[in-house]
Amino acid sequence: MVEVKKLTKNYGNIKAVDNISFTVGEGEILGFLGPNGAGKSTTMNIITGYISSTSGTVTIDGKEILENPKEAKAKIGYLPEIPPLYTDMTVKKYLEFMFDLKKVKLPKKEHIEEVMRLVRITEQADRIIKNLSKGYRQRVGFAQALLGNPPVLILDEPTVGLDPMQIIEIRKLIKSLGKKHTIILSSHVLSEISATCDRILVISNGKIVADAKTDELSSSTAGEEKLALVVEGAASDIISAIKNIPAVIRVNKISEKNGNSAKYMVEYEKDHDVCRDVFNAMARIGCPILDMQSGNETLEEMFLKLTANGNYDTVGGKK
Ligand SMILES: Nc1ncnc2c1ncn2[C@@H]1O[C@H](COP(=O)(O)OP(=O)(O)OP(=O)(O)O)[C@@H](O)[C@H]1O
Repeated sequence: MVEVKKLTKNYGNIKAVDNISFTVGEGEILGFLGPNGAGKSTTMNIITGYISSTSGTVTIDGKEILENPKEAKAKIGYLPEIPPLYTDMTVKKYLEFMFDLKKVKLPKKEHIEEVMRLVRITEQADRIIKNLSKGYRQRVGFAQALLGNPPVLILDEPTVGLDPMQIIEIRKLIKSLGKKHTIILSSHVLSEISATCDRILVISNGKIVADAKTDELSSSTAGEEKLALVVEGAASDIISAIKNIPAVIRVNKISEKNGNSAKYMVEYEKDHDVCRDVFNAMARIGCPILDMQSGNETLEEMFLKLTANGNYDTVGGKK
């Protein structure tokens, strides 16, 4: 549904985004995670067509954003970090105004009512936006993003500044929207992403440093152990050799390292010691193991290592 290919954005000497590629499938909720200044907003602004890239392409449902900007943009609903609300308008008037601005071609009254129902603000329809709580204002932001039923939703830090109850409500809303939309959500808060997203893409200094399913990255489930490996060689050979080890349940490549090496996470049945088998398997295919760590790394530990630049704390996010 969304395809980003070799995307780069330079601001003078600063490489805000450095040759990143990824795709997001239909109905997937992708979390874009990274510390302050990592390049999340720049990437999202390019995907939405708000700023142009230095090089690379972004295709939304088959439409390239620079070649077919009108068609591509019509497929995206965007919720910026600070939603562009006209706070002197009532919720309904604002949505009518945005409906016209976006030139949505659906039955106006019915569509606005449907969107308000979806984000649960029907009861606030006639209230002036500036008098609403921050949580409700965020829902109005979601409602404008949903106008026109775009298949893709881009949400920039959607729960920033909300209280814990509002955060839970907005997470529920995102999950429910994920059933019908492809969602890309950015956050600098790890718990935010792991609570709502199917897949996590970690960005640091403009580069993707990890791309994996949330449950593959987080600590192992009961009955399984994990082994983190850095191995040099062709990923397909390494993965198939490890998969052949009887006690191995799953193996995933989780990040690229320098040169021809990569990090793999091997999940295996408890009470088996697969280290020796992995060592032998890698020796057989001539792929040197550069690092091997037994035990379960938490998502936080992994994230800190991936983005190791010291300006992050995993509980609150930015320092
Ligand atoms: N308009 C601009 N001019 C110059 N440099 C910029 C501009 N916008 C962003 N940058 C720089 O590009 C890098 C990436 O910024 P970006 O805002 O994309 O990061 P981010 O991950 O979204 O961070 P945050 O969570 O703080 O918004 C940073 O070094 C930032 O200073």
